[in-house]
Order: sequence, then structure tokens, then C-alpha cells
Amino acid sequence: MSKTPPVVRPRAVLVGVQFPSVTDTEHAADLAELKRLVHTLGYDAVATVSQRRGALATGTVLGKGKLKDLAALTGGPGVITSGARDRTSKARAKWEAAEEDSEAEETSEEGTEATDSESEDTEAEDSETEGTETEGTESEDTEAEDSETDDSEAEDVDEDDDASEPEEDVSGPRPTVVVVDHELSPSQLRNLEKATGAQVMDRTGVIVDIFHRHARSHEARMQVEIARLTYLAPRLRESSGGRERQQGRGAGDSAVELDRRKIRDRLAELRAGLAVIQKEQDHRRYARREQLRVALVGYTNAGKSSLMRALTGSEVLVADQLFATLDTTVRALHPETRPRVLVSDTVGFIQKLPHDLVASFRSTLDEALEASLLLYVVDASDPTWKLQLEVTRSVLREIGAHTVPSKLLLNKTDRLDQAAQDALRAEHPEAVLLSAHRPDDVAKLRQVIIQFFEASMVEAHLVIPYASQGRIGEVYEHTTVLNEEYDEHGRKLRVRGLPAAIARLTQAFQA
Ligand SMILES: Nc1nc2c(ncn2[C@@H]2O[C@H](COP(=O)(O)OP(=O)(O)OP(=O)(O)O)[C@@H](O)[C@H]2O)c(=O)[nH]1
Ligand SMILES: [Mg+2]
Repeated sequence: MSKTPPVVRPRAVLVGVQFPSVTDTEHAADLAELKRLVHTLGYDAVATVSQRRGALATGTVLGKGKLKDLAALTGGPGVITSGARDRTSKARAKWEAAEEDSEAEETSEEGTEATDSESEDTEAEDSETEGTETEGTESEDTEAEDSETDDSEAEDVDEDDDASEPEEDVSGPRPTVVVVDHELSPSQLRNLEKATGAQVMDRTGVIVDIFHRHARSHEARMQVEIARLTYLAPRLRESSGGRERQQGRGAGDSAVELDRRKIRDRLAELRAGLAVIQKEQDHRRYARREQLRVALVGYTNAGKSSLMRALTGSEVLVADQLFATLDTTVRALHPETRPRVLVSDTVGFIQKLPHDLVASFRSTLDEALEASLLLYVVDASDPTWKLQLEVTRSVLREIGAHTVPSKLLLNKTDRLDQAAQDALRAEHPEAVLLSAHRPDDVAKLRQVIIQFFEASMVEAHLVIPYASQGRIGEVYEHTTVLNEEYDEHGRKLRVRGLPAAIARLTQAFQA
């Protein structure tokens, strides 16, 4: 890199393992996404180490040769002397053999990731081995090794500490962080740290950290803290215990036990606090239940907040970052309609989003569940948008929101040429093609939303007794008043609105 940025950003190496079930395109997209995540966190990803494997190596994620390559970049010893070693099954060894041969080419620097070309070379073997290696056997195999490793890890850790302390002479701007595109076990994290001499993070850790930095509201902060503590708790034994031993205090386990208890208490406290906030929100949502509500949902960075701004004139944060939005915002369509239509902006989804993290964003999910219309926003200029849409759909399916009527919004079409747009239109005639940056498109979307609600509205007559005239605003808020007449009973209105709203208003004014 010839340009020197004014602020020195830590440099990172990305590590990705390509499993047999993952295509080359998907793997490349995964790594590109990890690069963006890492960038959002404030690091520059300067190199990528990628390897095809049936599963993560139990001890160190990568095979021996690859680990050396990685360590060469970070200045670590490249080995852990004993303990958590990866025992490779024959089938896996065969599949990986081609990989180890061409290893040198696959370690790439400065963004010239060689993953693609390498993958093409070995494509034939790839598809061949896919059949011979059943995933079931592979994962059982791995699990057994994992628990074995975990059982003996306390001793291993001690030995490792003595034998392979990384040298401190990291000359030049060596990458100081290694980011692995998979969720790692505590022992894998520690082993990799020993072998590379760098700080090691896994994908979940990166996401949790971004959430932590971007959380603004009290609620989002609490949700993130729950996710963070849940993520950290199982990792405490290794890291905290290890540190204690390194410092020669020797009271590792009891200290960790104490930490664990503290975490449990804090989690209970947070959950109780969150429950209170969420109850208030439930009330607010209950009050909004008869209103017309749409929710913008979708992959992170798809353009949800941009559409929210354009549709409602609100000032929600728009940023070319992953997980810019962590709070659910609700605003009325602007200029206002009668009845009002409320639009909600929600937190984005991402592949391999840890379950706890999803669960902690309950209010976003509730917002989606209770909307009458879900707008699935995708970045149609991203080649992997279909995969991203599937991620969104599967999370929403899990919480039962798939039954909510929805529309597909293919956003960022300003980045596509005419031919690409025509192809999209032909393939997805039901979708709305648009750009959040084009006011005409936003106006069209607004019409689509209004028409959706129009279609589910019914006409009815309401009689408002003269004694209740003070509450006439309620009628105007929830319905479109088509006609007004007066007689001896009161004001007679012909209205159009959602069946639920009309039923409630009819009852309310029946005195
Ligand atoms: N070219 C183009 N860029 C867009 C469009 N819509 C959004 N963007 C850009 O895409 C980036 C992400 O937009 P956001 O609206 O913040 O995306 P989001 O879906 O809210 O993302 P998260 O909050 O992170 O989940 C920003 O840089 C936007 O300016 C569009 O239609 N065309
Ligand atoms: Mg957003």
C-alpha cells in the first residue's frame, strides 16, 4: 500500500475455510463481506488466507502448511507445540490434498485474493469429493475431536504457554489481527493466537463488536450487552483462566467462576430491564395496532434507512457501513395520508448471524411480525442478493413473519444498466424495481404502499352522537372520511378503513 492514511488503522488478515458444500462464488462473497465487516470495525484487511477443508481443523482451524503461511504474515511461530492438534480423517485428507499442494498461491496479499483462481484449478476434484464425503460423518467426527480437545485443554494451554510464546519482533506494519470467517471454539481462538502471535477474532466476535459500537438507544445497548455477555461467557474459561496462569496467580478457575456468576447476574438484570422497556413498547404497539403499518426489512446495507428517509422525510442514519441501524424507528409516511401509514426501519440481517444476536433484537422482529406489509429490501446491484434475501426470509420464517403479506423491493437499480434491469423485471415481475436515490421511484413505491392498504379497506357508515363530537378526531385518524351528513342522531359519516379499525370505531360510538 503506497498511500499512508492519516489515522493508522490496524491491519488484519482474513481467514476463510471453504467447506465442500460452499461454492467458489459463495466463498468469495463470504470473504468480501467479512472484509467489509472488518472495515466497519476500523481495521484494514490486507491479506486473505483461504483453504478448502471438510471442516475446521479442530485445533487451529487451518492445516499445518496454511497455518505457517498465516503466521508468516503476522510474525508468529506458525505452530503450537502440542495438544489440540487436528486429526484428519482419510476422506478429508484426500479432499484437502490438492489444497496443500497449491498452498503457496492461495495466500494472497493486498486484496489480490487468489481464492478464485485456485478454486478453479481444483474444481473437478471439488465436485468429485463432494459425493464421497458425507457431511454427517464429518461433523460427528469433528465433534468428538472437539470435546476431546476441550477436556484436556487446561494442561495443553500451560505447555503451550512455555513452548511457543510468539516472538515480539514484529517489524514493519505487520497485520496484528487475524479474523476468521467462522465461529471458533475457545481453544481454537487461543491456539490460533499462539501460532500467529496476533489477536484473533471470529466472525461472531466482529459482529458483536460492531453492534456494540453502533448501539445508540438504551434498549439497543441493553440488547447488545446481552448478546455480548452471552458470547463471552463460554469463552471466559479459556482466556481469563489462561491469563491468570500466565500471570502466575494460579487461582484461575475460581476467578472465572466468579466472573461467570457476575455475568449471570448481569444478564438477569439486563433481561429484567429489557422486559420493562419491551412492555412499554408492547403498549405502544398495541395502541398502533389499528394503524396501517409497513416494515422495511432486509440484509444489512440494502438501503432500508435510505428508503425510510425518502418515504417519511425522517432523519434516520444512512451510512455505507454494515449494521448502521440498530434501533427500530417508526415514522408516518410523508406527506401524510388519511389514515396515516406508519413505516418502520429495522436492524439488518446478515449471514451466519448468531442466534442469540437475533433473539436480542426482539423489538425489530416484533415490529416485522405486527406490520400488515413487509417490504423486503435487497441491494439488487449486489451479485449475491438472492442469497441475502434468503437469509432475511429464513430469519423471518423462524419467527413466523413469513405469513405477513410482503413485497420485494429491488433497490439500487441506478447502479444497473438497462439490460440488467430488464432481466430483473422479467425474472421478478412481482417486484418493485427502484432506487432510493430517485424521487420518482420513491413516489411510485409510496403509491404501491397506499394501494396495498386501499385494497384491504372496506366502506362503512358511522354515526357519531352529538355528545361524542369531541372524539371525532379518532375517526379521521383511522379512516378516510368520504362523506358527512347531519341528522337528529348526530353526524353520519361514510368512511373507508381497515375492518378492525371500523369495528372498533363502530363499537366506540355506539352509545
Ligand atoms: N446507488 C445507490 N446507493 C444506495 C441506494 N440506497 C441506499 N444506498 C446506499 O447504500 C448504503 C447503505 O444504505 P442504508 O440505507 O444505510 O442501508 P440499510 O439497509 O439501512 O443498512 P443497515 O442499517 O446497515 O442495515 C448507503 O451508502 C446508501 O447511500 C440506492 O438506491 N442506490
Ligand atoms: Mg439502516
